[in-house]
Amino acid sequence: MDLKEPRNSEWKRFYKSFWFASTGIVQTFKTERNFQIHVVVSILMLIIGLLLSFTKLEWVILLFLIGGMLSLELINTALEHVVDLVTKEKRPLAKAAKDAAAGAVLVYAILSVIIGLIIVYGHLPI
Ligand SMILES: Nc1ncnc2c1ncn2[C@@H]1O[C@H](COP(=O)(O)OP(=O)(O)OP(=O)(O)O)[C@@H](O)[C@H]1O
Repeated sequence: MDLKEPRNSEWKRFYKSFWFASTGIVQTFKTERNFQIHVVVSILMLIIGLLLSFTKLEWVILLFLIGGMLSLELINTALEHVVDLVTKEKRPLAKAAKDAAAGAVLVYAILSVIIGLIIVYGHLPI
């Protein structure tokens, strides 16, 4: 019994962390338009992957791109919240922080589109 208790609480902690993380994803999906767009584009790419019968490697690359994109958007949202928490006033540093985070998302998005196009192009009958 004594031995079981800590293991149970470990599972409880793990479950709680999982729940909080899921809540963060759902909340971001509900409130952030960019995140919604990324989710829709990701689903479309998964459908295209099925229709064009992507290879194993292409699936791995696609899943990396989708995971990276959504994770980056979540981090960007977290940073926006923190900046808004720190100040409601217009501050150059707040702008610099938000714009740099948005820039990170933009870089990843542009490269993802290019890689996605390269993969899809390889499946077109031309
Ligand atoms: N506290 C602030 N001080 C100075 N500039 C800010 C501040 N908050 C936001 N900005 C700037 O105003 C512009 C719009 O910011 P906003 O917070 O509305 O984000 P956004 O780009 O509309 O993204 P989202 O719609 O995802 O929230 C950005 O250039 C941002 O850097």
